[in-house]
Amino acid sequence: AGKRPVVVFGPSGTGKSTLLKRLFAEHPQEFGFSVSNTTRDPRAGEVNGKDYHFLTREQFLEAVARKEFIEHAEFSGNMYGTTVRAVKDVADAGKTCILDIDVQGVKSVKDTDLGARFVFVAPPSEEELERRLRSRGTDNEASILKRLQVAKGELEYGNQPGSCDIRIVNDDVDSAYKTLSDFIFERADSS
Ligand SMILES: Nc1ncnc2c1ncn2[C@@H]1O[C@H](COP(=O)(O)OP(=O)(O)OP(=O)(O)O)[C@@H](O)[C@H]1O
Repeated sequence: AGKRPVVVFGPSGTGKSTLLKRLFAEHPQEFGFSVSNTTRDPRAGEVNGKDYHFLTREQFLEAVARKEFIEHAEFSGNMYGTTVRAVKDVADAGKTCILDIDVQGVKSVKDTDLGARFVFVAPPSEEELERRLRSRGTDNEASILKRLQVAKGELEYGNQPGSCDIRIVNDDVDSAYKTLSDFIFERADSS
């Protein structure tokens, strides 16, 4: 694989984590996730620069102002985010960085010099997406409805021509995985 980052996006419940877990399991040395930044306190055993880059709120906000972030958000009083630098660090370590981010993040990666490739993972249908979110059993009703609502925007964006380099319908997981790994390793397109 080249060292260009690969951005994977698509509605929640579409199977991104499932596919990426398999990719990491089959190729543990070739891929990496970027190290996130956070303003929360380190937990016991967490190493700065490895688990997270731990920043003060002031440092974090300065980096935001310098437009160093691809995406950032606040959860329960702490800020979290991914910087362009953190993605480049993965390539500098000789690995392909995989980014699993939302559409806002996708747009923002497109405004950087990262040279990323974009994979849109689509559900076979909106009904199947809802079924997967329910059967996953990780979300309450309100969260499922919220994810389905956000999904509409993600589907609309991902289906626009030019939004991604490849669109993978995650119907059968084995064939979706094969399409994904063929794309990532730049094997000849069989379609
Ligand atoms: N091809 C498939 N066929 C049937 N079920 C699938 C398939 N791929 C994934 N699933 C199931 O669908 C559910 C959602 O998958 P997963 O958690 O990987 O989605 P995700 O896109 O990573 O969601 P999120 O963005 O919320 O993390 C899981 O229960 C998973 O086992």
